[in-house]
Amino acid sequence: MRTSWADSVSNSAAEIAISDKNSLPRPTRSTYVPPHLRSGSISDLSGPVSGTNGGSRWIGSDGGGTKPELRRQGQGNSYATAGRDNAGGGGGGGVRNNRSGGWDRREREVNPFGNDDKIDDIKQNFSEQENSGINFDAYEDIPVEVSGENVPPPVNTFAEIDLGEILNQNIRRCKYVKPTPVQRHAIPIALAGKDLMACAQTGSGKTAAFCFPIISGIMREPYAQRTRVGRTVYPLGLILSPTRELSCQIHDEAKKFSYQTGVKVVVAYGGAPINQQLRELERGVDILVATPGRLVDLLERARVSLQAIRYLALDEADRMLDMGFEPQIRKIVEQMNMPNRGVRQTMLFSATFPREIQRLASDFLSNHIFLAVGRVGSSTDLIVQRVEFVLESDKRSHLMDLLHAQRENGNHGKQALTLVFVETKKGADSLEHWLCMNGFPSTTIHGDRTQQILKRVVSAYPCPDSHRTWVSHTVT
Ligand SMILES: Nc1ncnc2c1ncn2[C@@H]1O[C@H](COP(=O)(O)OP(=O)(O)OP(=O)(O)O)[C@@H](O)[C@H]1O
Repeated sequence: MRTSWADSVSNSAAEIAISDKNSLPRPTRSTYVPPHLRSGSISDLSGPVSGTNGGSRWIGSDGGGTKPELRRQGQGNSYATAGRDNAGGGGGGGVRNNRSGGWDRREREVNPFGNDDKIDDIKQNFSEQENSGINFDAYEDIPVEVSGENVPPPVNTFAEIDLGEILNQNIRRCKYVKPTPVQRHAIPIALAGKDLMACAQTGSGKTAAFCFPIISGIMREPYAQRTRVGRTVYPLGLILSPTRELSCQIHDEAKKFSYQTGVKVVVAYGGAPINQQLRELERGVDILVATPGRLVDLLERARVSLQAIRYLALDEADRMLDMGFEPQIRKIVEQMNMPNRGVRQTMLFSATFPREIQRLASDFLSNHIFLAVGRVGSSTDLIVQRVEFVLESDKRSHLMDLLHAQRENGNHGKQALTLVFVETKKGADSLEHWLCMNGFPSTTIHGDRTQQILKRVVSAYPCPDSHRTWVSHTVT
């Protein structure tokens, strides 16, 4: 049985999972820092350290020479690793770094929790729904199907999963009390090093289900070092997602989960200038969250290499195929030097399981476990769907009736929020104007709005006094 990455690389630095046919210079033993020296600073390291790049934690020369030089991040901070069993149950949580670990010394890691950082102050008796609106009661009866060889048992609490103290603190900071069904099953499977095909609806907590094992795996790898050759970076984990919105959402969550772990997460997506993303990548990346098109661009510019990838997660794979990304995904996974399946660990998440996804699963996964949470392809039971046929000429007055009814009735004591989909951008702008004129503050989401405005609109959504109605011309 294949075990975790941590286990598979534990014997030798030379076993770092970079395929032989590829030319990435291998880390040499001389940069390995034995546990008793790990609390020292970078300057304590002996071996091939030839400078600290102006205070940066990259080790090696500045790459100004003609020959690209392997730059590697030293692990000059405390980095305790401990064995663990493969079912994700026992063993000690590895700690990759101390508080500043993994970050450029000039850069302070921004606290993604804002002022809500003090875990001591976090009351453990808050309502479970406070954070997310997840209704855990509704999850109790949810059907779960799991198949495959040696399936690790699900867990009921986060405490049963050996994620290490720092990750556990971040879980508490996120105010997650207990794992959602997909997390209960998927996290032990992934921590056991197994490939996973998971079918789960959107909003079911998938992000944590694949992020926790990836972050924890990277933290546990004694030889996993952040690598850069010239201007090419070599992430260890790759998360592919269909849209910039979802990528940003995953990035935001992953930054919370990886806070103070030393694991650095960077996002790259299309529809935004590439330069800022390039600069961010150059500062170092352990986990790259990316949309397929932008990643292909970065690979073709040789700014990212996939040779060192140990963990690959595809989120909303069915949506990526619906959006026509299959050629890019296949190029990324099959033609760009990524370690083969069975060498890397792959997790494929999809709400539906049509033939195209089954094909992708059989091409990308190795001896995988299949997990289905809820009825695959169905909409959630928490949403009531009602179809009403309305004449074109009556649409606006009908919408107005619905909005008035909603305003009067409220929604479980709260003012309701509304999302209206229309066919065109022009139609969205026109409806927004009309709604505002009629006393319903609204805003639009469509491709002509800049990323910055969209982000403002999206973050304003839960705010009670801002726009109550969104008008969108596409489902994103
Ligand atoms: N165990 C948990 N306890 C409480 N809240 C949680 C838990 N897991 C996830 N959440 C929250 O639930 C919400 C939905 O989770 P998440 O975004 O991971 O779902 P998802 O399935 O990835 O959805 P999407 O398909 O939109 O990415 C988020 O606000 C997240 O912070």
